[in-house]
Amino acid sequence: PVTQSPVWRALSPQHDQTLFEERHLRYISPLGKGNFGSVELCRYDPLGDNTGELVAVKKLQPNKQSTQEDFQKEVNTLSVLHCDYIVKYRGVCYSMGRLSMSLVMEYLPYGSLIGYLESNRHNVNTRRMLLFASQICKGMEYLQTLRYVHRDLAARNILVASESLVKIADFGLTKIIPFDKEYYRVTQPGESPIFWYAPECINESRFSHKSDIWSFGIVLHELFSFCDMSCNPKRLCMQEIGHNMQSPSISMHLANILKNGWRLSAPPHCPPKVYSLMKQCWAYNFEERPSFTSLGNQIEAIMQDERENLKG
Ligand SMILES: N#CCCn1cc(-c2nc(Nc3ccc(C4CCNCC4)cc3)nc3c2CCN3)cn1
Repeated sequence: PVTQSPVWRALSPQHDQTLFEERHLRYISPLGKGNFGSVELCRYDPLGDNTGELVAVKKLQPNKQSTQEDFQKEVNTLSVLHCDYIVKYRGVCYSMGRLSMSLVMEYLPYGSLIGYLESNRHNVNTRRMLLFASQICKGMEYLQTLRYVHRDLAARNILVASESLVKIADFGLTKIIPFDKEYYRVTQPGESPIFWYAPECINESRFSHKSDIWSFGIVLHELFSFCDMSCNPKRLCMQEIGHNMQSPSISMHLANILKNGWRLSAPPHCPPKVYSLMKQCWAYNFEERPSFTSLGNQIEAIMQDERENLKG
């Protein structure tokens, strides 16, 4: 039937669930800032009776780093990802007035992992952190099957859907690895989160699944530090480098101390087996780093031990 044709669906918002009409998208409050844009809580309320659903809407904030083209790529990336551990794409909203587009996503009520762990540190135990870690691993394993490199895996970009479910978000820096290579070379690094970067990213702007593994190790460290500001990766690295550094040489100094074998120390009360996972992710030579599959299996094994210890 004509109403099922792609053109009809694209042109008639009420039939096509991926096109949101600006006039029904009611702003509620700010949710946060990601790469290239800000995220707001809105209610999509076509009936105008407050029965509409809550959605998270990301608007592009064009600046030197980000363009409409980057944002379109982020939308295209998210729209093809279907995984329980990746934030769901809902659609787009075109505002003709501003000739701009917004990305509409499912709203995750608990916010980012950072805020959640800071305000729930007393009732999040090792088992729950391992559960979150295994979910992030599964999300990254799925991303890898599609040849995507996230490039910004960090606790700030992990969202909490419920007490027992986290999802990977913010695909603003995500790149797809060309079919004939094992890595993606970035030209303009821009505002880089270098304290989450593997050495080859700092030195050669070389990004691969193995550099996402390094960042996963940093996320593990953030998780088991309850995202405590006092021991966040940037702060600990700067302490090691020395605060009196000026920006261009920070990445050079960071690359040096990593080359000399310095790594983040174990978070307080972190189980030794979990710290050993982090150290595996932080192998200087990217070929020695584990895969997300291997990490997932090791995390499940530690969870099993935790279960037995609890019974024991
Ligand atoms: N990733 C990334 C970086 C960009 N970013 C993404 C979101 C986002 N937040 C939520 N939900 C959300 C956020 C904050 C709170 C509270 C926390 C306490 N203080 C007040 C606010 C509550 C719920 N749901 C989303 C998204 C994207 C898709 N669905 C926010 N920032």
